[in-house]
Amino acid sequence: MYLFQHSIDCVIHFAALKAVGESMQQPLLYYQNNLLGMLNLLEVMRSHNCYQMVFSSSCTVYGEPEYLPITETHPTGKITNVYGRTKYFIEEMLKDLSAADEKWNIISLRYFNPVGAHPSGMIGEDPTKEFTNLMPFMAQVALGKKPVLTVFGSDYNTPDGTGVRDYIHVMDLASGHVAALNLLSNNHIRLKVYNLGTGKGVSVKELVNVFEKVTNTKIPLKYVERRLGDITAMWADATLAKEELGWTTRYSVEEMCTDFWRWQTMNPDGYPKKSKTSVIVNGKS
Ligand SMILES: O=c1ccn([C@@H]2O[C@H](COP(=O)(O)OP(=O)(O)O[C@H]3O[C@H](CO)[C@H](O)[C@H](O)[C@H]3O)[C@@H](O)[C@H]2O)c(=O)[nH]1
Repeated sequence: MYLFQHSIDCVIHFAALKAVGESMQQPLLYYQNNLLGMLNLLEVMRSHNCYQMVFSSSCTVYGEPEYLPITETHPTGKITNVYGRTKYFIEEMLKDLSAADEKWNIISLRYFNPVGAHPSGMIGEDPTKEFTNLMPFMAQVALGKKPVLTVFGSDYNTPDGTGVRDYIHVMDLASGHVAALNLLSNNHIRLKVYNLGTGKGVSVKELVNVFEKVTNTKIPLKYVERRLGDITAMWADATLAKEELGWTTRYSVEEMCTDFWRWQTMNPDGYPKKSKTSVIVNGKS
């Protein structure tokens, strides 16, 4: 309907399910939502003559890294979870599509580990289901809503034994999308992939230390076995995004923690739940 009313130049496709554990228990839900959703969207775009897209992909397409930092030319596809496979299958689909029809102009952005919130404290992550990601869980512990942060593995081959990831502030992620849109609007590239990461690996322990320092809280830790399917360490080589998108990250790990904490303390229960509209008739509700 809206496509008839407005001329759409480009679609940014964010809509997907993304819980690794859930994807293993309900694979059909993930294939249905992520793959069929993408197929339907591409069909609708084509039928309305819109051939430009920015797609939210993930560093999960790389699987266990063969080398670090990871460049975009690192092999993809050796993935151990269903969620990651949906991202990988979509990337393959986009390759076939852009090879078959030169009208397509697509950028796939491989996010590393997005964290943080809008610096205003008014926009942040409000998961509707039980969540398992490190920063939101840690913030719940700091708020006293969970008793302890479980650290999955302390025997990894990393400097302090805990898993290492490339955490990226959501504001930097957002500016990566603006840069991608700019590139698409001025160039016909058919299909390109870019890593969006800081290029810096941070361990679980390091992130906890920074979080405690900037929020002036204490996070009780409990070390347990490694989590099934977790990789040891992963961080990006984001040189290509710098050279071709003119994009670099600006936010530090301290700011990621500060901004997430601001959002969390201003909205301890997430976004205000919608209240039922009350109708007032003659002064009575
Ligand atoms: O309670 C927790 C949660 C996490 N971790 C550790 O913290 C690190 C980060 O874990 P996350 O769950 O926050 O994120 P992942 O690295 O598992 O990220 C995966 O899930 C994300 C989706 O939420 C992205 O899709 C990403 O690409 C994909 O690799 C890992 O070493 C993990 O073992 C803990 O020690 N305790």
